[in-house]
Amino acid sequence: MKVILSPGEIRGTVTANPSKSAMQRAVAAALLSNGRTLIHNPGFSNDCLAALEVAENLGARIRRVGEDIEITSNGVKPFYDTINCGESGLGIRMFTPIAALADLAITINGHGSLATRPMDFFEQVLPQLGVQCSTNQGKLPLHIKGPLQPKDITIDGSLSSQFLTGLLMAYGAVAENATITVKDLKSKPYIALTLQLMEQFGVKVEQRNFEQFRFGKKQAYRAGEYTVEGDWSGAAFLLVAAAVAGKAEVHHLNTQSAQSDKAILQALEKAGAHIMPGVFTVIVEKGGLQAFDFDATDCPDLFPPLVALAANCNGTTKIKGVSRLAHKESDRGKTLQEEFGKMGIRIELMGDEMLVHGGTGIKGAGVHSHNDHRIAMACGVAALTADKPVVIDNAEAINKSYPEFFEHLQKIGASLTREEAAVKN
Ligand SMILES: O=C(O)C1=C[C@@H](OP(=O)(O)O)[C@@H](O)[C@H](O)C1
Ligand SMILES: C=C(OP(=O)(O)O)C(=O)O
Repeated sequence: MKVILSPGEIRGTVTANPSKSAMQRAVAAALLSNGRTLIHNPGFSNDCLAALEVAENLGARIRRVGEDIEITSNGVKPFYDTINCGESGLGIRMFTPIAALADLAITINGHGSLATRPMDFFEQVLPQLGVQCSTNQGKLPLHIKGPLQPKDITIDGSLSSQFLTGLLMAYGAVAENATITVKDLKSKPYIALTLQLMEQFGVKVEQRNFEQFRFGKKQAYRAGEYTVEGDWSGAAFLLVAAAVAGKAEVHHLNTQSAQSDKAILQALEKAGAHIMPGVFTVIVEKGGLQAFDFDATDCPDLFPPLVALAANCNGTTKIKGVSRLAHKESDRGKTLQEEFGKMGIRIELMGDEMLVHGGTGIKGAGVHSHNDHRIAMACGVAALTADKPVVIDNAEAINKSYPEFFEHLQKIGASLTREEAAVKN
């Protein structure tokens, strides 16, 4: 699908989409519980749908009850010897240790960008926990055979926090007097989100400085009701759209959330946007925007909306943490440089820093998402202040996290048309 977005002012109100980070974790916790969990405000992005399918294949019964999702489970009891995590990095890194709780040999696969993302962590770590594991030279598919036996272990957290999320979730179901020690953990707030969710499902982990995670007496996940929060990662694009092109009010955003990407508020403030945060609503209005410095090491998903913001700020914005982007859905530092370059915005990559030379004018152009949802959304926001329309190719990439994104942009006043790709016979 191509989306053609015309420049123009925006003004309006919209409700944030459900957080895929929270939804996928809740699905996993429901699978690990005994009994019936009701998930309110569920997400239906591709990553969330993949999580539901994985949970079903690992033994949960899932049905839609009105607006909610009901998950009934009796712990991990796989129905099949193969699971597919779609394109979700979190999905595969979280469900692999969970699937390893069973003693069945299981093949774990995925598609699209997930096929190119590193998985060698599992080959190094799972055998230490009694799980046989092999990969295709560090890539998919994974072959595992459990059962996982928790014990004291030390892991490297520098590539991604998602592996730790998976281990924590799996340990939560079976561990007794065991400690996970992590060196050089990145994306720490995502671990805070994992611990918060585990606690909501009845499993408490003692943590010290995000370096040690201690499990004491054996615990069990408790089925119950869970409401998925609005997604700060997706809403960041709407808030930036407001900051550069008008005004918007976004509902269902918890300013006390553990989600790392609520840090977009700090960046918007530094850039000079007007912000009116409530408890569950955020209003942002355009201001005279100036270049800013921001460290996105622990909130790497903010890079794309930050670049769309920085392109509209006078001066050179410095964003730290580029090395975190190499293994996302695309090599995002380079993709942003290439696609914003087509729109006349010069981006330099200097070691771990990105320099965005903003305020020079955004040009209408044809851009490509590289099958990366956050690149499609960043280009969509950049189009609002371009001199001519921007044509985004492969715009359906948004379905990974935020299928409603272009509708939401329209709802707050953006003018866009869609062109479906011709079907080949
Ligand atoms: O746990 C999560 O929900 C996520 C963790 C982050 O990954 P890293 O820990 O690899 O940075 C983030 O980029 C990803 O989109 C979602
Ligand atoms: C990198 C992302 O997700 P994941 O790693 O879960 O695929 C993302 O949503 O930007």
